[in-house]
Amino acid sequence: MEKLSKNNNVPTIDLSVFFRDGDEEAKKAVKEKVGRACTEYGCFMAKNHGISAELMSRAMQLCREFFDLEDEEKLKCSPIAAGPAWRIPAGYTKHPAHSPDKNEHLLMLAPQSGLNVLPNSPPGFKDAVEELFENFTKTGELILSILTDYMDFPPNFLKEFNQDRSWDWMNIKRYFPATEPDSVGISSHKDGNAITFVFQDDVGGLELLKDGRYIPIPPSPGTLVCNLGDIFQVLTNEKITSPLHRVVSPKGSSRYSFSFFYNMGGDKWIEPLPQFTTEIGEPPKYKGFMFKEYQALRIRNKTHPPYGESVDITHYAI
Ligand SMILES: O=C(O)CCC(=O)C(=O)O
Ligand SMILES: [Fe+2]
Repeated sequence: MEKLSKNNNVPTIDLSVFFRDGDEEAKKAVKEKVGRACTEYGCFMAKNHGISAELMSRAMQLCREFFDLEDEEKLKCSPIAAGPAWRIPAGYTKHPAHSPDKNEHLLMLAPQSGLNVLPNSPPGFKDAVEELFENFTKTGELILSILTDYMDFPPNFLKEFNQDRSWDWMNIKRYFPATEPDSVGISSHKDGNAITFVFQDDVGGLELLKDGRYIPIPPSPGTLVCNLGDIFQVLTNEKITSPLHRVVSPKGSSRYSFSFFYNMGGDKWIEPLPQFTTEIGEPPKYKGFMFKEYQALRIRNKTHPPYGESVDITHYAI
């Protein structure tokens, strides 16, 4: 079988075929590539994913302008309410000094939620991030449909399983320049959701653990990093594993990124599916849990002492 990528790098996959009619053979081949990347890396980079280059560069430019504002201005977007136990509150937060992670971020929920605290300045910022949010949602749906076919689920299985869009969020971040050689922008972690899309600027620093070593996920204009989260690891009983990844602090300049978290309905029960367990005689590797219960556990240790000691999916391992 042809290697997915040279040098063990995360493969880049062109999704343009899904935006035209017909060409079923080509679609099948791309689905195969996506599925293999997800099983081998838990991650791939997507080109021609349906989000316009114009929107991406406009949003990135406005994101820089937002974070360049004085703290006083940014703090006007501080979270209004503490938010529920399962979610980091919407709004602007700078990581406290004791945090190992050196970044500041603006967390955003669905535009229709009425829960966002978005700035009026720079002009156009709010419209751009709302448009980006809606676009990421569509990309999420596309990846679910690709994985449904690759995994041989009944048509629309994943779409129906993950139909509640009110739990998605987007985190817009600025990573501060490194102050010491091994400064951490975001410490090593796995994402606890279904799929994360990362759109990074040209600075670099995102790394993924593969076969015991961190490999860089280099920036590439217009490309989205698609990272599978713990939900897929549990549902597939580890046929797909969510990759450990981190961001090394940039040298000399700030780094900006958008991470969109395609989540699950909070009350959704997550457990290894029969197709990956009983039907093939494999014991389940995880106990079942409710999505919001897992999120609450993950967030608790980020906001309460002992900081940094994060609960991860091994919490439910059998
Ligand atoms: O900023 C990035 O490149 C990735 C951020 C990340 O891993 C996260 O927000 O979970
Ligand atoms: Fe992450």
